[in-house]
Amino acid sequence: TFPVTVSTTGHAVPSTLYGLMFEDINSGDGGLYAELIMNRGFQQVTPGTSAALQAWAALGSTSHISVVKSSTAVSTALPNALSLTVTSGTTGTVGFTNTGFFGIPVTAGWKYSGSFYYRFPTSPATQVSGSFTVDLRSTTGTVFTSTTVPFTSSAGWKKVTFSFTPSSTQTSVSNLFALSVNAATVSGLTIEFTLISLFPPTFNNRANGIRMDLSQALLDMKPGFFRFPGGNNLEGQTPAQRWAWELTVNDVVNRPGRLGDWGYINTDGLGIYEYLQWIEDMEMEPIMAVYAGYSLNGQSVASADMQQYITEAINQINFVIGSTSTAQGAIRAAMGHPAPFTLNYVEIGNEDFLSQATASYASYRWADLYNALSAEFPQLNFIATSATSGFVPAISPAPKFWDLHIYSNPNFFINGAFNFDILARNGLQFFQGEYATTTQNSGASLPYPFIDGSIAEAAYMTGFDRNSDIVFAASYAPLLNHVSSTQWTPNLITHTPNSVIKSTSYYVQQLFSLYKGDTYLTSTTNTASSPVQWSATKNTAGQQVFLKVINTATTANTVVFTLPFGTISTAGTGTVLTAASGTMNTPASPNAAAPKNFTFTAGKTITYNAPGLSASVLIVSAH
Ligand SMILES: [NH3+][C@H]1C[C@H](O)[C@@H](O)[C@@H]1CO
Repeated sequence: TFPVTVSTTGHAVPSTLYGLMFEDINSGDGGLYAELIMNRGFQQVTPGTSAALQAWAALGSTSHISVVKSSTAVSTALPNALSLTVTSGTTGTVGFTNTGFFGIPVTAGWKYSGSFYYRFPTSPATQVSGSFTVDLRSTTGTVFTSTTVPFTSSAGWKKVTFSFTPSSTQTSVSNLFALSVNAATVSGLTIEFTLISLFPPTFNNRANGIRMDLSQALLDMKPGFFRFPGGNNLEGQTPAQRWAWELTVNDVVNRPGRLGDWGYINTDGLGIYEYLQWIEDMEMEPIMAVYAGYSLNGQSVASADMQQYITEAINQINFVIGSTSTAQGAIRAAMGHPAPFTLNYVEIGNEDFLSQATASYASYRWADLYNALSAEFPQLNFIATSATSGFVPAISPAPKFWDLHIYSNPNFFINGAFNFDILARNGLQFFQGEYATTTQNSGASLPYPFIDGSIAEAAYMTGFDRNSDIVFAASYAPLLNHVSSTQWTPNLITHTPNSVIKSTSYYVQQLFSLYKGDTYLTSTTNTASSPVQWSATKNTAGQQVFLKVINTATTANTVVFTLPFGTISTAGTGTVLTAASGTMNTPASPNAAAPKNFTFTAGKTITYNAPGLSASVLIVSAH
């Protein structure tokens, strides 16, 4: 039995203590970003190759399609187009289909909003007109919803929009988007298409927006912050391939996209504006990274060449908070958000403790950017990335905020619950920007989080609660993966085109985030070797006390809390996540482990029997 006396003293818990880390890994396109058409603009592909046609296929044997470099591009950002050539005399229907991002959800009642650009590269002597048909269909050709779009063959690119609403929901996501035309009406002609786009309804009904079900799953965690755009995906394989904010703004027809750092092309349809608007809609605050001159091929920008990147970072920040009299603030206003976005934290680089990054970060990259940015924006907090893997920054000027990353096994997290207790209170604030149990203690990899690792993470997180006077933010990473396109496991949330699988670690993150309170209450100290860790916080306004109990043993353990409050309700409610060792939530068993609510008798003394491998919160009204 573990006797725990809770005191009335403690310290404030920052609103940013628990949040989300995101980059386009495993699924920005095809995941958070709601665009349903894969390879919609043929960005960054080589015309004439089969790869250029990724996700596209001819409709029937008489349709001839290829990706071409358009003789007149729709924009400088999008030089390529899909070319449909209709041989003279062809009869019947011609056109092409798209598989979506490994599937397309067909949901009754959803108004799908689509658009595309088309042109006739060679305008015929006698103008022709007719209509394209666009539809959603099964892979076997059953049409679920469709509409038509008129066309004329006059010269030049034309943008058309359309919408349709299925009347029934398909359980299968093996569906196609199709664009077709009666061959006879365009016999002997070639038609080019690009930026072929289809959106479902989006979170907060934003154009070019974010997927609703994933937004809801994240909203249900009440996350305090959102770190973006990376992570590795900030850095590029080379400086020229870095994530550059300016290539991700304005209309998507002006966004070239880039080869992301996880092996696939990013459309950058989810650009800096869409990130910031969604972060605001989700009532989070951004922790925004700026490129700091190090790329993943090990190349650091030379000291003499840093000015370009300093200017780019200043411009990126002005896009977020600059007045509309700045060129960058004016772009933000023109996109629909004249007021500045909320911004308190800017991270300079990512993982600059890796290989060659350390030397250049410590000798000039950190100082160059920190000095320039803090002079330009004295109100902002600048976060350094760990230029050593320890807890003590080895860079100057001494950073006030410090991003640590740790991926390890359950034992590390169980034994690390007190890693922050021993750190000096010298003004340095820590951001545990990335952490996860990524292997079993045996070293075996994890396709999904498992209960043993999630409960280990929970033990470590009691350290974040207890040390939230120096830990201002913490986020599990990576956040998402598409079940059909995964570059890293495990991930907090796995999704298919139409379903969300919450991992055991999701529920641990949710429990700590929902019940972080605004004040940590000092309680009986514990040791790292204990199988049980606890944390007491309170919500002052709500007069609620949250008692978290983490039991990393496979057998039950009892905790006896003694509360210091004069008024305590006699009935408490609680939530517990527990499962047999090895349990994972997967697409095949999405609810193998789910939190269960319970009630308990509360009072000055509360006895709780924590199941083996469990994370619990006991909620009691008290003041
Ligand atoms: N290697 C991890 C560290 C880096 O910052 C992320 O992009 C990767 C996955 O979370």
